[in-house]
Amino acid sequence: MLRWITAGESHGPALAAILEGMPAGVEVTTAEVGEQLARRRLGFGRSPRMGFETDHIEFTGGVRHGLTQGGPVAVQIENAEWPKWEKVMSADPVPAEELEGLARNEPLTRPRPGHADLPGMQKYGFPEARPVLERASARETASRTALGTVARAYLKQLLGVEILSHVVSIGGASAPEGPLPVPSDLPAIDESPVRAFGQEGTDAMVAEVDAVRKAGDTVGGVIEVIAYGLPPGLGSHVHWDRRLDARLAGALMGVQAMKGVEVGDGFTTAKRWGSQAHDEIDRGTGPVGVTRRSNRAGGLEGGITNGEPLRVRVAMKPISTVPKALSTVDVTTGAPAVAIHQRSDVCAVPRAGVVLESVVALVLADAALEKFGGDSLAEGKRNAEAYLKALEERW
Ligand SMILES: Cc1cc2nc3c(=O)[nH]c(=O)nc-3n(C[C@H](O)[C@H](O)[C@H](O)COP(=O)(O)O)c2cc1C
Ligand SMILES: C=C(O[C@@H]1CC(C(=O)O)=C[C@@H](OP(=O)(O)O)[C@H]1O)C(=O)O
Repeated sequence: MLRWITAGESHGPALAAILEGMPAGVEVTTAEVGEQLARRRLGFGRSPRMGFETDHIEFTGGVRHGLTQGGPVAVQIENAEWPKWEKVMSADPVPAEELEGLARNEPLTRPRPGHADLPGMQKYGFPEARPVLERASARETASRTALGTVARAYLKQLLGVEILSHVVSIGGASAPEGPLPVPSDLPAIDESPVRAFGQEGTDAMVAEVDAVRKAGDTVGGVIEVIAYGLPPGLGSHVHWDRRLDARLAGALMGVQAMKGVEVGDGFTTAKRWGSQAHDEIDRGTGPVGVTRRSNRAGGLEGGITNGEPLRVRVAMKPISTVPKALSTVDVTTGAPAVAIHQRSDVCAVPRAGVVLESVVALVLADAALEKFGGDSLAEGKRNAEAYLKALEERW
């Protein structure tokens, strides 16, 4: 079983993360983690913070000489701004002139509709939102992205799996229809905001983000994550919590601001008649000697991978720190007020794709480990090869 856990505040000294259960012998470097973290910082509409965070990472356990050791993999990611935030985060009031343009040092008593501020204050008994937003913040997703890089490396080395994502829509603007992107279609990491969406033909979406920014507003969208190279047989139909679709949906909904998950054609399938909804099977050259005429199911039937590419779509809501401030109530006075506004993303959809890929990698790595086991990657590979050979012989 693979378990992952994260800790740390958005403006604290560092984030920490642990991945428990990873077999020994998986090759992974801090440079690979750094590449994924760099992708997560890109994207049109990102917050100013993404321009200067360096996401300096260190493996503090579980990896030696570029190989996992079988013990928990521990990662630490520094926050570049900690020396400045130390004052804001301290218990003692700090004179405003010492805050160097950071968040005001006054209590955050005007909760933002849509963020965790108000329910978090109510639940934990805090008089202001600082302790809530520090942990609710999607800064935490840097940790899951780091752990997801280890999971990706394992899946790639065990089975040759590749995971990517693309933006389907932002607000009312959609990407042009086209064939599913494959890994070789994706551009190298660069600073171009359009290319950071990971696909061509994104002008309408860029224009939407521009218009939203000019209007002092924020916007969400839909992202699709695709995993290539999965064998049939990950997950199980036998119990609700072993179904891979359920496990993916739970983990994806566990990412900040994600409000819907669709497996394959999901909601569109619900409108189709059965003859147009399923993926007919032919004898052929695909995995284990069969092919599908379509992949509407998104590679999952009965909560089990069926050998087709896995496809999941995720709906992200608009950022709740809206510059054109929303109405709220000041919890100290009860008087009407406008919600707190600090620097923030206008649209985090493109960079959220990297987080969602990482979460999918973690869930798939867990399912692969469950199926093929092994204390070392080599042992898992032997098991996977024997399973695939047996499937081929039978089919
Ligand atoms: C990559 C990413 C970046 C985000 N950036 C911001 C941001 O800059 N400002 C903000 O208010 N919310 C941002 N969010 C969303 C909030 O973290 C989220 O809405 C909040 O924690 C409340 O959780 P909920 O939306 O799931 O209810 C971001 C989410 C993701 C995935
Ligand atoms: C820091 C990250 O995203 C942050 C997510 C976030 C939120 O409220 O979720 C608010 C912003 O943080 P800050 O107020 O410090 O600028 C984003 O920048 C990150 O993704 O690394």
